[in-house]
Amino acid sequence: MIIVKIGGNILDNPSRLHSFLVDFSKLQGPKLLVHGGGKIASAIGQRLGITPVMVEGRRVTDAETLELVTMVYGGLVNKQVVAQLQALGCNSIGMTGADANAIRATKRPLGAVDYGYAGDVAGNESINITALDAILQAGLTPVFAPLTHDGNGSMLNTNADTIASVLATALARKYRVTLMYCFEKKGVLADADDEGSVIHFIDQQKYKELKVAGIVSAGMVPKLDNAFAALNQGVSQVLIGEAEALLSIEETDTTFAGTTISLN
Ligand SMILES: Nc1ncnc2c1ncn2[C@@H]1O[C@H](COP(=O)(O)OP(=O)(O)O)[C@@H](O)[C@H]1O
Ligand SMILES: CC(=O)N[C@@H](CCC(=O)OP(=O)(O)O)C(=O)O
Repeated sequence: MIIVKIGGNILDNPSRLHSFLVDFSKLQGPKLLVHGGGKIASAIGQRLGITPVMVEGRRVTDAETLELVTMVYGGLVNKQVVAQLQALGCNSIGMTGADANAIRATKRPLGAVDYGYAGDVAGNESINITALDAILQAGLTPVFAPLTHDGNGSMLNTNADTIASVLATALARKYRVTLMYCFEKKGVLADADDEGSVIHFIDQQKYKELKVAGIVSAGMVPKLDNAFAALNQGVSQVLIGEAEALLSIEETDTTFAGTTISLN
C-alpha cells in the first residue's frame, strides 16, 4: 500500500493541491493520505490574535493553540481535502487520531521547552491497526489530520511527518508499504536554491554528513528522522519528492526524480 504525506506549501496552493489530489485519486490499491497544514494554522491564528511559536520545527501548543489546530486541521483542511477527493471519485474518510482510536499519544514531557499539548506516539501499540485495516478493507481511503488524542479526553497536536511515519510503520505489519513525503521541491536538494541539485539517494551515513555540512536543516531534519525511523521498522520504501512526481512511483520503467531514502 502507499502512504502519502502532503505538506503545508502544497495545501496552501489551491491549483497545486487540486492537481495533487487528481493524481492521488488515480493511485491503485489501498492508500492513505496524511496532510499537514501548519502554515494555514499560523495564518488563521494570526487573524485571531494567536501568535505562532515554533521550536525546532515543532509548534508550541498552549490551550488556545490546541483549539485553533483542532479546528483548522481536523475541520477546515481535512474536510476540504475529503470533499475534493469525493469529487474525484475517491471515497475517503477524514480522520484524526481520536477517530476509531486510531492513534493515541502522550503529551510531551516537560523539558527545556514546554511544548504544551504536543503529542508523541510511543509505537505500534498506540495505533489501532484493526480499525484502520477494516476501513481499508471496506475500500475507503483514510485522510489523516495531524492530530492525536491522549485517551483521557484531550486532543494533542502531532507533526504530520510523524503521523505518516508511525502509520506506515504500523501498517507495515500487514502490507508492503511505500511512504512518500510530497512537498513543494523536487527532493532533498544539495543547494536549496537550485531545483536541479536533487540528491537522489540518502543513506544514514550520507544523512549525517549532510546535517553536519548544514545542507539539510529546518523541516527537512524531522522529515529525514521520520523517514529512517520508518525504514528501521519495516517500511519497504521511503521517497521524498515534489507532489507532481507522485504518479511516477507506480511506473516501473521510470526512475524516481526525487530522493530515495535507504538504510545503507
Ligand atoms: N536540503 C534541503 N532540501 C530541500 N528542502 C530543505 C533542505 N533543507 C531544508 N529544507 C527545508 O525543508 C522544508 C520541508 O520541510 P517542512 O517545512 O516540514 O515541509 P512540509 O511540511 O511542507 O512537508 C523545505 O520547504 C525547505 O525549506
Ligand atoms: C506539533 C506540531 O508541530 N504539529 C504541526 C502539525 C502540522 C504539520 O505538521 O504541518 P506541515 O506538515 O504542513 O508542517 C504544527 O502544528 O505545525
